[in-house]
Amino acid sequence: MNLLAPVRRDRVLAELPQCLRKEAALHVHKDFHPRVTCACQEHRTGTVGRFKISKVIVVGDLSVGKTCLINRFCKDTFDKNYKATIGVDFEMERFEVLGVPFSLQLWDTAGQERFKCIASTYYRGAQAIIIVFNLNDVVSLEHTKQWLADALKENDPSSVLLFLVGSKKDLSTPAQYALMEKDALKVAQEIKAEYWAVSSLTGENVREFFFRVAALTFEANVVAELEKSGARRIGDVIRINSDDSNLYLTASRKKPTCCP
Ligand SMILES: Nc1nc2c(ncn2[C@@H]2O[C@H](COP(=O)(O)OP(=O)(O)OP(=O)(O)O)[C@@H](O)[C@H]2O)c(=O)[nH]1
Repeated sequence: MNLLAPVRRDRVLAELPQCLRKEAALHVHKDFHPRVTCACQEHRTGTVGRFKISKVIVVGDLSVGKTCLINRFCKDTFDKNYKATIGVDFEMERFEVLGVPFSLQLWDTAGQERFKCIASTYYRGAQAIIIVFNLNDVVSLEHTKQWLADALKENDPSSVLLFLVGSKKDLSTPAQYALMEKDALKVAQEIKAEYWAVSSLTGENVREFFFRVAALTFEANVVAELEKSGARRIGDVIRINSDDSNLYLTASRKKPTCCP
């Protein structure tokens, strides 16, 4: 008996969502890697699609808008009143990527100093880290490096995907935004994160952003499954590069039938 509700029709991804800015993207390829597509077609995604739930943590200064960001995407709501997150909270989001069910567990953590030590105990095991700052507060951008350092103490820096998200875009004028974006892109490049700018009030880029998180996390999971199952057995080399070809399988001797 399947106790899970079907995936919502607006959570179905048939194509790779594109990055916001090419200068600070995890990769800029237009489509999912052909081998990932192929593995999905041939139902060779291992635990992805069956048991796998990917953990995503959302960190950043108090009141930058972490809860609102998650609520805009998961519940399509926006609360203008600030209620501090105490410790942590989480939402589950189910997607279907290339025909494969895929779930994200979105962990909303507290930005307030006094709740931080509770929140940090939930950082472990993240596959993606979303670091949020307020586009109208440069100090919150400066603090992102410390938030990242804390989150990475509990996670493997080589396998986790990083996203730097500027919030409250509706509050900046185009000129203010352009200035802040320059600084944010620099930080994103430095920490090797993908940059996004969103507004939870208007909804601008919120859906696009989470679809990108889901797609890239899914892709990384399938790559890891392929690496685990096939590659070692046949002696192929599969690597996840940290450069532009990030997440892409390289040098494979034996290719599955439908792969180019
Ligand atoms: N104008 C505008 N206000 C926003 C936006 N996102 C959040 N806010 C407001 O900013 C305040 C803080 O938002 P939260 O989402 O609670 O912030 P948080 O980062 O979760 O805060 P902590 O739980 O303390 O870590 C609230 O009053 C929100 O209404 C946005 O996109 N635009």
